[in-house]
Amino acid sequence: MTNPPRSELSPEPKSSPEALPLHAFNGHLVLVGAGQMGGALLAGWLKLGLAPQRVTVIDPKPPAAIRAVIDAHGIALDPPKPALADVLVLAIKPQMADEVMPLVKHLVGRTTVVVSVMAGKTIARMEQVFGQDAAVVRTIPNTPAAVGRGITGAAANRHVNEAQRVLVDNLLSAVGRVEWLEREDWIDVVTAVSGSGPAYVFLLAETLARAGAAAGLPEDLAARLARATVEGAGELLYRSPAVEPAVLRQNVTSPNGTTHAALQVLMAADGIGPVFEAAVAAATKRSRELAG
Ligand SMILES: NC(=O)C1=CN([C@@H]2O[C@H](COP(=O)(O)OP(=O)(O)OC[C@H]3O[C@@H](n4cnc5c(N)ncnc54)[C@H](O)[C@@H]3O)[C@@H](O)[C@H]2O)C=CC1
Ligand SMILES: O=C(O)[C@@H]1CCC=N1
Repeated sequence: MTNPPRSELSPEPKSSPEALPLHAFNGHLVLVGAGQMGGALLAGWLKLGLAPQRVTVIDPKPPAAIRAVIDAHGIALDPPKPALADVLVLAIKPQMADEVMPLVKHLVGRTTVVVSVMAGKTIARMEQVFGQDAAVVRTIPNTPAAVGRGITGAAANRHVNEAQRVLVDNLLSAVGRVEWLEREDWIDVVTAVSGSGPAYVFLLAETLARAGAAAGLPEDLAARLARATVEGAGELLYRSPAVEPAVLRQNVTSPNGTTHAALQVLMAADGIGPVFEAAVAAATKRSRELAG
């Protein structure tokens, strides 16, 4: 049972974000909500050369770390009269959307593309607010965007033209990979799998640490072991793009060894398979509820 030889590991993601022409963007990007997700996007755009004077942020109370980025780059924050947006990114909580969207509607013109990262909020709902012919892209990123390793599912309405689609692709690719979806309704499941997914992985690190402590290790040692294991396994998966996760799993599993014993529990009929199906179903259902 062996891991892929080091020479077969990929040192880089397939597409290099450095190649994205964000420095060439000469329009106006308005970011509404610069919290976890909006802030991660903003940091990614700036890192790839988006000119700070091209950006306006609307947020009454961005977190301190993001406020520092905004101030350091001299980005306009809550100006009294922002200019019309070429790209309007909505990164507020879905529960606030109905209150906030009408307040920024005047920034949306004939050539604006509206990009939502909000869970649940449908394209139809955004068309109601911004106009039936508004160009809208509904997306769902995830928090590894903060380290340029996110993945975003995106669905566009028929008013999004090719140039807007390329621009949005570049903006989203600044923080990781992008999957364009044929069907908007897949987004609720995408939200459940990759949008919320990092939480499941962090929970795994927490749970594995607790299990190690319960089996007799000092808590801090168990926490370090679990954390390094999740970090390392993620990196191995990342750098083995041609190897299926199941093969990486089999590489750990000696016949009748310790991993085999653990996997018999985890992969039993009442193991994590059904638990994950139920979790993804619950998150999908919640995403659909947030549409309302
Ligand atoms: N956190 C995550 O893992 C992911 C979040 N999302 C979506 O991203 C959106 C934002 O979520 P987070 O960044 O986690 O939330 P957050 O709470 O970190 O950020 C929301 C931001 O909106 C700001 N805000 C509040 N009122 C506002 C107003 N009237 N105008 C402008 N900004 C206002 C807040 O000050 C805050 O900075 C949500 O719709 C969520 O569904 C999508 C994928 C993953
Ligand atoms: O929990 C949420 O609703 C947001 C959407 C995906 C991740 N966080």
